[in-house]
Parts: sequence; structure tokens; C-alpha cells
Amino acid sequence: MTGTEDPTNDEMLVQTDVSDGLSASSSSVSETTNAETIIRADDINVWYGDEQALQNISMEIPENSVTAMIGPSGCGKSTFLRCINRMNDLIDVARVEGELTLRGKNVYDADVDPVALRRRVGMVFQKPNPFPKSIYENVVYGLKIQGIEGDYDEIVEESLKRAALWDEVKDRLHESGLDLSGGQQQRLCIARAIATDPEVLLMDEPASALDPVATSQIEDLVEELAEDYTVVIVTHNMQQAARISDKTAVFLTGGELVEFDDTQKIFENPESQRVEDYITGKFG
Ligand SMILES: Nc1ncnc2c1ncn2[C@@H]1O[C@H](COP(=O)(O)OP(=O)(O)OP(=O)(O)O)[C@@H](O)[C@H]1O
Repeated sequence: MTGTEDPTNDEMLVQTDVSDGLSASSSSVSETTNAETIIRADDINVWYGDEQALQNISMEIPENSVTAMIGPSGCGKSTFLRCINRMNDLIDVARVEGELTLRGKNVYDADVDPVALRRRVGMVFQKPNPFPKSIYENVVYGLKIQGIEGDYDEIVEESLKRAALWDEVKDRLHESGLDLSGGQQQRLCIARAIATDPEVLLMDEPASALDPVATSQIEDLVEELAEDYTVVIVTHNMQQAARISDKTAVFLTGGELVEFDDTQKIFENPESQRVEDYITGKFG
């Protein structure tokens, strides 16, 4: 997107679609083990045309935790993430089978409005991509599009504080979001995603385009966000998954979920030899 175009990318789609129907800090594993399940996948299969991208995926994601999705390129991590807020609906050739519940309600039921669902399940993408609007307007974009009323000044301040950006931008709220650094832009996108008060935040490699300092800020932020939200994050960075997540799902080639467990267990004592080989760098 250039600075002059209106937003037309997936981010805007999420923002415009997010109009209703549906993190952990590195809190200790034991804290999350008993947490309530917010998302449950049951035998999810996804095809793009004739190609199967996910096979019989089942997992339970606890609320207020960080769940990392790791695995080699093309193993279906992003596809799974997009099942949660039905972004795959937007891909003509994609077909999803199985049940995926959010607080017990199958998001694929006929009576679920995907627009409403995406209000409850926000998304942050790989490339920081604020709209060519002011910082303030970026944060309130989803609210305006969805016709959500409220004290916008307060929501902007609260969202930017939660995204750990307020102190850096409070004196320039009406300057362009595009003038921020990459890391600030990504935190602005996070502020925009949380302004509509979702329950779940999906993050697709949110730090992969950032330098180490900005990456570390995003990691700290993800941990903080998990106090209020359930965060599901795709990452290629295994150290990052180990640092910030409570649960880790390891997908391997062919769209198979090979292991899903507490992050500590996955990294210290995985059940599967294939997972051990992957995390120790023997392949992938
Ligand atoms: N829009 C699409 N149309 C057709 N095939 C797709 C589409 N999106 C993904 N795929 C295919 O589905 C499989 C899984 O892709 P996906 O992007 O979910 O994997 P990933 O693990 O997230 O990969 P990466 O780590 O490289 O982002 C791949 O074979 C990919 O080519």
C-alpha cells in the first residue's frame, strides 16, 4: 500500500469485517494448565483446491495465554490461524472442514456472522502496515467502520498505552502513522487491533520484519497483552516461541500437528522424535 491509497489489504479487511458473532505473559506453565479453554479445534481439515494444507488438527487453546505455532515453511501455521477468524473464507479455493469453537460456539455454524467473529478475534500481520492516516485515526478506524460509539480520546489513549506506544506518540497523535519507525508502526497496528476490544489476538509473525530491539519490545508486549487477551502467534523464531509462549503447537510438513503441549515440555522433553529433530535444527 502506498501512502496515498486507501487501505485495501487484509488488515483493513479485518478492521472492516470486525463489526460481532465471537496472552501469557510468560506466566508459569502451571498457571495456564488449568485455564479455561477459549478455542477448541476438532478435526480441522483445510484444502486449497485439491491440495490439503491441514490434516485433522485438534487442540485446545487456554484463555489469557500465549500459544505459539511453529514449524517449517508451508506446514500450515498461517492457514490454521486464519481458521480461527475465518479469514480463509476470503480465499476462493479454500475449504475448511471440522469444528472450531470459540467459547463453545462453532465459528463455522451457519448462524455465525464472520464479520462479528472478526470483531472478537483481532489480527496483526507480519508487515507493520498502518493506514495512511494519523496515529489517532488508525486507532479509531475499526471503531468508526463498525459504528462503535464511545469516548474515542479515551479509547485511543488506553489502546496506545496497552500497546506500549502512548509515551512515544502522545504529543503527535495527529501526525501520520506512516512516519513512525517499523516497531512503532507494528505497535500501532496492535493498538488498532485492540481498540475494538477483541477477546483473541492472532499474530502472524508480528516481529519478523523488525530489528532486534523492536522485536524485543513486541515480545514484551505480547507477554503483557496475554493478561487481558488470548494470544495465538505464528513465529519462525523458535527462541521467541520458547521465550514468550505458554503452549506450543508444532506443525510439520503436510499440515500435520505433531505435538501440542506446554512450551517448556516441547522444548525440553518433546514426546516426538520429529519434534526434537525440528527444534534442535536437524531439519526444517
Ligand atoms: N491462498 C492460497 N492458495 C493456495 N494455496 C495456499 C494458499 N495459502 C496457502 N497455501 C498453501 O497451503 C500450505 C500451507 O500454507 P501456510 O501459509 O498456511 O503455511 P505456513 O506454515 O504459514 O508457511 P510460512 O511459514 O511459509 O508462512 C502451503 O502449501 C501453501 O502453499
